[in-house]
Amino acid sequence: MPNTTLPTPLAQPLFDHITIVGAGLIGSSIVRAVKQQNAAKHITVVDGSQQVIDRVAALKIADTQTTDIASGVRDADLVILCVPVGAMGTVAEAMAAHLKSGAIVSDVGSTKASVIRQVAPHLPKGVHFIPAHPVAGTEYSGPDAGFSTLFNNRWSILTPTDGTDQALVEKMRTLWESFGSNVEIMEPQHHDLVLAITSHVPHLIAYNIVGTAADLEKVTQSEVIKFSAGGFRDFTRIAASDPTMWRDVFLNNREAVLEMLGRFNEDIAVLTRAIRNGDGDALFELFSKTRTIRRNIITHGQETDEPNFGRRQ
Ligand SMILES: NC(=O)c1ccc[n+]([C@@H]2O[C@H](COP(=O)([O-])OP(=O)(O)OC[C@H]3O[C@@H](n4cnc5c(N)ncnc54)[C@H](O)[C@@H]3O)[C@@H](O)[C@H]2O)c1
Ligand SMILES: O=C(O)C(=O)C[C@]1(C(=O)O)C=C[C@@H](O)C=C1
Repeated sequence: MPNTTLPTPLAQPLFDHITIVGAGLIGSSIVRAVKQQNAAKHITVVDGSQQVIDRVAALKIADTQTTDIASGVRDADLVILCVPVGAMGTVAEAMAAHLKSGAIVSDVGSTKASVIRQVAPHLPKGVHFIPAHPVAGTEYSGPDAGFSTLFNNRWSILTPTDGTDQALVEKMRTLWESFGSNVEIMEPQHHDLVLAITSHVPHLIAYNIVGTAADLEKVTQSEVIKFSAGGFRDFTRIAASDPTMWRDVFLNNREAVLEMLGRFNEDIAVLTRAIRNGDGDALFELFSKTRTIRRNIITHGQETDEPNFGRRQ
């Protein structure tokens, strides 16, 4: 059975007031985890969409909710930006003048260097910026898709910039650990390179393979659906991920994705040649190596062999 039990809730709240900007899958999961783990005395949700705010109110997951960013961030000790990475700069600019001195600003963006470039210039002196990225998600979006155990047994990466108050970095580590995450500190550029190959390029491959299959003249729609029980079905799950989020990821991690795509294209050319030449040994050698990698992930990593581990479906 997958372990979806969260750590023991905090004896004392870490923050008086947390504000989450963007109450989609990730934002609403944080709201739920904060409540469940007693991480804040008060939690506010800000979202640009009135429809989302109405839904958050109906779900009763936050203490207060508003579309007005100024009043939403005014009393917060911690503000976490959970909007698509392309919207981070606009949100930072809109909230900057209303932040409390001494507040921490964080985010959950899937890319880090670009988010830091967009957000940091807007933040007033006396506000601390500690970017973050929980490496956990699903193909679903919106406030109904969130759940409190999303980050449990998953990595969360912090990418603080030089000179950040270490005590505050440790406070953010404690917050993510209270959600069950394992926390790692990384340089933003290194994060972007690692995530390009482990997350961004795999999503591009999934979008591409599903698009190619759908375009094939000879493969009728019904055949694509009928025979999608195997490997292709796993690709369709990933290819169902939010188009806005992923458009922004590729526009904001361009260099690292292009570098990894270059490597990928070289390797696929080698595989293509092996198939054309009937080089079974080359194929067998690669497939054996990748099988070992998967088995190592299961033995030492945070995965289980169960499909959809840790996800609410
Ligand atoms: N989905 C994942 O698997 C995943 C995993 C880790 C990190 N992330 C990152 O988390 C962030 C949010 O992703 P999500 O999947 O929760 O998205 P989502 O689409 O579920 O939610 C985004 C929310 O942000 C709101 N929003 C958008 N622009 C806004 C603005 N300018 N002002 C206020 N609100 C605004 C939307 O109304 C929506 O409610 C992204 O930066 C993404 O890269 C996503
Ligand atoms: O499992 C999924 O659905 C995901 O795509 C999650 C996933 C990933 O690629 O691992 C996607 C984007 C994030 O920034 C972090 C996690």
